[in-house]
Amino acid sequence: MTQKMFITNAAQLITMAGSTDGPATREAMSQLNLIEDGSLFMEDGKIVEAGPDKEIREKYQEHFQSAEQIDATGKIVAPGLVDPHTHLVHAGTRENEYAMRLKGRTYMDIMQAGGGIHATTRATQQASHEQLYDESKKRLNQFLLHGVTTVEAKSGYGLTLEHELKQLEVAEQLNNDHPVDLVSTFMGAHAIPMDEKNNPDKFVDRVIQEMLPEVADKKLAVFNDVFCERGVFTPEQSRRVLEAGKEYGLIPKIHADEIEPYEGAELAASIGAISADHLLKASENGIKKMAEAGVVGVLLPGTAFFLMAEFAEARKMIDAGVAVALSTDANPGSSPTISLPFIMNLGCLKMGMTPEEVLTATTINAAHAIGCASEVGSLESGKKADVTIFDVPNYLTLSYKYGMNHVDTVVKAGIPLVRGGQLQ
Ligand SMILES: N=CN[C@@H](CCC(=O)O)C(=O)O
Ligand SMILES: [Zn+2]
Repeated sequence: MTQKMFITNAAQLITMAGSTDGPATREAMSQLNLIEDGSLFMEDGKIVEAGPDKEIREKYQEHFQSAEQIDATGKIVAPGLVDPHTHLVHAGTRENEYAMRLKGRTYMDIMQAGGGIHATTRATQQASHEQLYDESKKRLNQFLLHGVTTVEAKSGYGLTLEHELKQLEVAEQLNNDHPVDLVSTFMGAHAIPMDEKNNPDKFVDRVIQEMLPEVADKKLAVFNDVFCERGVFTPEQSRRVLEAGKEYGLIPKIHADEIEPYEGAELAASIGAISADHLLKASENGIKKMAEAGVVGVLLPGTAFFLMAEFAEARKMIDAGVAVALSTDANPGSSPTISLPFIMNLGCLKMGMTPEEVLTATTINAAHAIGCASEVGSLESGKKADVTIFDVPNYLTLSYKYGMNHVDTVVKAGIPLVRGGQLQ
């Protein structure tokens, strides 16, 4: 039997239609393709059509009796949100470091002293597959409750073949078991292990010779990421890791220019990365090169907020033609949040983005940043029926009433998983 569903009477149906072939840039980032009093008809987990309520009811009236109906009167309906940069799979928390930073210690100084990423690496190495699975599943449920239906998830807290595989296998299992879609990224080059600090190139060799082939052989990742930062991996080492990944069919991503300007944006452009992420300190030239090369800029304002750093220059990037996406960067050290709607608020209030642009940045452009725009990111015929209904009368209210969860309903592949703000 086919499964049919209508979502009717939306005060605003935000389709985001029109940017599936390539990410939205410049003015296109403001195009929501919004339908007032809109409806959506879905069948077998796919969107059949989005349009004005009256038209959809007439066109598909024969299905009305046999379909489930969700009334969205007074609410807005949007594509399920996409989070294109998370460190979802990890063990433990680091609130102790938060307290240290509040007293003046810095993120990098804590990391160099063996905390930071190293602390989460120890906890993740010690955790069993089951423990990692349970902790990560809780976070994934929270993502869903906040309207997110697709999440990118990185490894990078294993730093040995065994533990990197464990993280990626947990992500794979969650992708199979949990309704939220996960897209995996290998990030063996997330930090140089403390005991190899004096020989970083040897560790880079191991990432390339030992880890990458296994990850690729087991088909555990789509992307390959590296933390290109002074004191972590140099641009040269980063290039080696990303070039090697390409040989195995892994698409490059890069943590670029987060703490210091380090020519990460330039590297992303020259290597053909699908995205460059962070970019707080990206240079003018790097921004220009990214725009020319079509690298999506994934901005993570939760990280700047939480590290009390300067925010990335989103306005400048959009005006220069970079396709911008937004993400939580969910991780236990620099951005312990799963609230993509809060990230939208920060995009508006701290990075000069408009309410329209932040919607583009968390739907279709986020989907482009992880290579799944043909399936998700907009409410267009043939795409997955991933839909979030927010209990606000217009999209402006989403970024106006900040710091609260407005999600009413989340439909994933045609199945309602959240109703009345509660997991079903
Ligand atoms: N900057 C590098 N990696 C993560 C943080 C990881 C951590 O602190 O545990 C990030 O994207 O912010
Ligand atoms: Zn990150």
